[in-house]
Amino acid sequence: MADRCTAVSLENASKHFRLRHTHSLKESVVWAVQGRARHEDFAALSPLDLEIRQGESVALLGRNGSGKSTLLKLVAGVMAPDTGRVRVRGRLAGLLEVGAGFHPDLTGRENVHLNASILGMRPAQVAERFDEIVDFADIGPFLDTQVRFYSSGMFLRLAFAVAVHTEPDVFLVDEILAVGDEAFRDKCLRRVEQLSAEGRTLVVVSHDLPLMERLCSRGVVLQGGRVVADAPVTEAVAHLRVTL
Ligand SMILES: Nc1ncnc2c1ncn2[C@@H]1O[C@H](COP(=O)(O)OP(=O)(O)OP(=O)(O)O)[C@@H](O)[C@H]1O
Repeated sequence: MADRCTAVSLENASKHFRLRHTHSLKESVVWAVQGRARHEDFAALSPLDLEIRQGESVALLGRNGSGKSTLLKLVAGVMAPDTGRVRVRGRLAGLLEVGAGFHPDLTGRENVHLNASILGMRPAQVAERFDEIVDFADIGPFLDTQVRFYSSGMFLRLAFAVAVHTEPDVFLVDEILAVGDEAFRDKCLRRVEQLSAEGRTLVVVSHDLPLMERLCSRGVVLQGGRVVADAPVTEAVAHLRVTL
């Protein structure tokens, strides 16, 4: 039951995808004549309940295809659940896909303004924090280049810099830090730890188990779209290692 201290709650939330077996009209007709199903419904997430309290740092763990990113996308609101509901209290920010929310024809500078306002910052706040964001991103002269010419690491730098400066209540991170170089990755991790120390809620997806143990206190293990363990992170990681 969600209460005042709940940051994220999923109640009976599920997500199905339709897997198509045919890719052309001709194939569809042939399969229909043969009486074969042209698609099947596949449960990426079976109905699940999950409550994350304010200030918790939660690792979503599991093998490839277990449903971690789908769950994170439901929390982020970029995907709607097929059943149930998902609620988030407070300001949400994070990184699910490198470059998502950036407009390719705009420069880095323009995208900082665009992205920060999408994430709920007022223009005066953006102006106040602009130099700090740019310092954090550290992309030098590329700030005034259209982001279509950015490398994936540069996208990450700018997107992460904006996201962490929006003072999110709930911060979501998918495997994404993988594309940054080592120095930037360390800087991001320190920043994520700082957000957590400030009492903000973290939900992180990664296969880097030592990193999950460093960043998170709770681990939720998914298997075939179901939660199979929800425990202190070291126990959850141990559970996952046995099943890998
Ligand atoms: N848009 C989609 N359409 C069809 N199937 C999808 C879609 N998105 C995800 N899936 C499927 O749902 C399942 C769960 O995917 P998800 O990306 O959530 O897994 P994951 O645990 O994050 O995996 P990984 O560790 O490989 O990133 C996978 O089988 C995937 O193929």
